[in-house]
Amino acid sequence: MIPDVSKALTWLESHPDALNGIRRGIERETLRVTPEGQLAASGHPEILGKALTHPWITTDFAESLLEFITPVDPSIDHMLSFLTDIHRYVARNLGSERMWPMSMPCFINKEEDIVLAQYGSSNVGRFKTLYREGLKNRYGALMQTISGVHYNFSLPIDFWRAWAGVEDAESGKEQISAGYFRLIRNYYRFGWVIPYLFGASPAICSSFLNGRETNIPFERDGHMLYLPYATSLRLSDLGYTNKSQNDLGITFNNLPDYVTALKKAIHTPSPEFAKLCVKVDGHYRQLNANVLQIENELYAPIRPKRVTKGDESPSDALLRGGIEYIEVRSLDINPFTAIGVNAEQSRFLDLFLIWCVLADAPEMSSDELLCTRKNWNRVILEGRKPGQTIGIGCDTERQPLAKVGKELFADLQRVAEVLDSINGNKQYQQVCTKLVACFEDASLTYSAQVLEQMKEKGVGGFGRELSERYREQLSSEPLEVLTEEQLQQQVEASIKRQAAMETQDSMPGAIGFEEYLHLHAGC
Ligand SMILES: Nc1ncnc2c1ncn2[C@@H]1O[C@H](COP(=O)(O)OP(=O)(O)OP(=O)(O)O)[C@@H](O)[C@H]1O
Ligand SMILES: N[C@@H](CCC(=O)O)C(=O)O
Ligand SMILES: N[C@@H](CS)C(=O)O
Repeated sequence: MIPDVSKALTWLESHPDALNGIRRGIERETLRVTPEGQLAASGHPEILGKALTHPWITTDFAESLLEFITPVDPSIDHMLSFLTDIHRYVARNLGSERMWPMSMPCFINKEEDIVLAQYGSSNVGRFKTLYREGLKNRYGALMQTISGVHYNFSLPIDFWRAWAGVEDAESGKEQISAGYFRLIRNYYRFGWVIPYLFGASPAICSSFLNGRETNIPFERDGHMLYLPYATSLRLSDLGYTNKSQNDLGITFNNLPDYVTALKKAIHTPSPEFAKLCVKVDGHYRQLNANVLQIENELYAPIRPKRVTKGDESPSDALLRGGIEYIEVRSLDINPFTAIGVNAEQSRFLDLFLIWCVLADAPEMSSDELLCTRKNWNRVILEGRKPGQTIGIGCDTERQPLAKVGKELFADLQRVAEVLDSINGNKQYQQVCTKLVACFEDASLTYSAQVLEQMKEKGVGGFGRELSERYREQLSSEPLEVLTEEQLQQQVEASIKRQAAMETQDSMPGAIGFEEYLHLHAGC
């Protein structure tokens, strides 16, 4: 089932320094809720600065959906301390509100209670809110209140020098992009291991269905709907996914093909979304009626990325400099930690993503990419089922999930030994030893432990208990790597930056919103 990676692993073992300088960044989302667990009706707290311009504290879809972003960091521990300091600062400044500690929302009485994130009167600010108006009208607001953790990852240039013989990032951008596309194709083939190990949404509150029909054979326990062997309903068709995007023809074989398909999707009118109209009685309902309003709307489990310059689009940034890093979007919020993610998950992802670069990855058509969804769905809905099997590509041949998992971890152990040799400790190997046990005993997985708690306390009860515990914990802990002054300074700077943008856009001769909309989302 898994490719023979022994040759590449032997190469890695003789080039340990190639892994010196991995860089990472985290994006974590969380809903602001009342002490009772209800969605907070308040706006984004002024004391947290402006969501439009704050580099670390912003909002995702809704005014109550916080998003925390860490700067790119070579140290896992420093990155997580930075993320924890952001949580500490926010927890101290939320008054009686708490942060919901799980991916799936619970007590949202009606969709109308979900207020779209507001970003002020600048063209960019209005554009971002209108994008969300479009998402609401297209997919419903409830789905957009699902929270996730995104893990951003890049390998050092020394890896690409040793592995691909490049001189530098600029001249080697084609080979580096090819390497990250290799990673992405293997991620589609084997990334189901992430929900298996770390999925943390095996159940939902019945209110989340919101009257929708589903053919998922849920079991019910009070207000809780669950599947006994589910791992991540967030990644299911009921969650933060969009089946209509399956026929966009997106492939991950090379940059020109990827960008062409993505640009086609944002320029192709959608008959379904045209029915929503773009402007009714002078009010916009979406940015445009295309299949995707903008590139962000492609809800892929992993994205090739490059930091954008100015107002260039994500795909134009990729065309300019090739792939700079990748964004893993399959992590549920980890409810067992106040910050939604832990060092064990970060170290596992490092191991897995390095393995994904090293392993052979034949090119895949969009249909072959779709085939991989069968394995993901099997793990998402019943990954912990005793004797569960995993398919081989599009073929019907299947092997025991436990066997495949253990084979994968035998390779990851070798990567761990290289990383530990660089760091002078055993941390990566300890992660391997702990996690591989999950294939022998599924009760050790996050989703099994979450379901056990939810059966005892209910989804809402478990969420309320944790949100209260983390509020106490975060509010009382001292800051570690940031200072109160730095956090306050960022708040003030964000306010100034937004004011400057709004002033600039209101100057005589500045382009109006209609023109801005045409330039950035025109058909
Ligand atoms: N070279 C890199 N290697 C690893 N991580 C990176 C690299 N460059 C940036 N990152 C991380 O990627 C993340 C970018 O998140 P940010 O929300 O700022 O951008 P985005 O994901 O493109 O925005 P959006 O969520 O609106 O699409 C940050 O956590 C940052 O630390
Ligand atoms: N909230 C989505 C991500 C939103 C976005 O596309 O950034 C998630 O659960 O991962
Ligand atoms: N972050 C999500 C919801 S706003 C998106 O970009 O589509």
